[in-house]
Amino acid sequence: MITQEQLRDAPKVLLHDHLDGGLRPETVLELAAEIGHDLPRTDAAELGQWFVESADSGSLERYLETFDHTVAVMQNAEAIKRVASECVQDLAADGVVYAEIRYAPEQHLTAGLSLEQVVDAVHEGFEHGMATAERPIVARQLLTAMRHKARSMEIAELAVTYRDAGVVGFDIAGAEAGYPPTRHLDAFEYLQRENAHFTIHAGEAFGLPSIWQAIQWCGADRLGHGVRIIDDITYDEAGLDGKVELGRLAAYVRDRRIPLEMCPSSNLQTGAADSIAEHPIGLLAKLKFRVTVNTDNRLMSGTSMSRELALLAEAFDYGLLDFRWFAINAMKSAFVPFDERLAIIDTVIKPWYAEALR
Ligand SMILES: O=c1[nH]cnc2c1ncn2[C@@H]1O[C@H](CO)[C@@H](O)[C@H]1O
Ligand SMILES: [Zn+2]
Repeated sequence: MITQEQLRDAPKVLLHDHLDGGLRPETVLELAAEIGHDLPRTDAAELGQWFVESADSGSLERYLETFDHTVAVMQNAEAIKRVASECVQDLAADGVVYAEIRYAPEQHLTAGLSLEQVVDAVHEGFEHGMATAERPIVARQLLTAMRHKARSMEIAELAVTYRDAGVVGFDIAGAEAGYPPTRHLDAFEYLQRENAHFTIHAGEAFGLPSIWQAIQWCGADRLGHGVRIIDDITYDEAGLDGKVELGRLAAYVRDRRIPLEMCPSSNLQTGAADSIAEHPIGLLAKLKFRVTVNTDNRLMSGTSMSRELALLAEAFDYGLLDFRWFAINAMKSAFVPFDERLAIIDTVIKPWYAEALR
């Protein structure tokens, strides 16, 4: 059995975590007080509980409504810097050694900041967080465009402008049904011409067509969630040990080693999965898809990387070898340059596991 300490100490790699979904409840309270924003609760513990319960809605659309409050308190540079720094500190304290943290710059302009000022504020916050964290961590930004809005090209350009200043990729997020990735095809084509990296939230609240578009039309390097790829896999009800057949799309995703950024707890809340034990990650990992484990929104799910791993360990009987596989899968799939990925695998992840597995 793995202990809580081991779970926390194990070097973890996080590719899918929203900056505006990971604030400390106390920080939300303090920032809201500074700007006179009304919150549904006035006590930190109760507010944390409120976020989890409200996000526990069974629908992605209602889950996303809770972000109104976190986005509202992240409208000035000081607030954004603080949130960014605390995010990195919290991840490091949980044993995350490499993190790509995403947010939508276009959502932080209501008090007059420019897109560039938002990215700069996050950058400063991350630098501060890395310098003050209790353990070493590398934190990088992904810039998200909201899929129901029309600023994706602008945000893609912003990501390219800042590619050597802490931004390693691009993403689209928000309600999936009704807003297919091809709506933003110009942005994705631009990024490909620029040799830039991007991931797309797909196959979370909508099925295979969304995943197919993200990969075959848009050219996504990775899939945010991608849980519905399970719909292209046939397996007998007897469970994971029986005969399994992959459809063309599922086979493509596995053959090309397209990383799946899976977020188990978040999926339970939005209704994308019924329980951890029934979550497609079990079968997908078994079939050796390029599976990674992520938090999505730590505040809304009341979770952390070590908690997600603990839940999976309980449901699927995972141990250190599985966690090592998840960490290496994720590090291989990161958007930082290959030599930087390799350095973290060889000098941080592998040595820790070698020692722990002795
Ligand atoms: O799981 C998700 N699916 C789709 N969109 C999401 C998810 N989590 C957060 N966001 C959206 O991404 C924005 C930028 O971080 C958030 O404000 C939220 O609206
Ligand atoms: Zn997400």
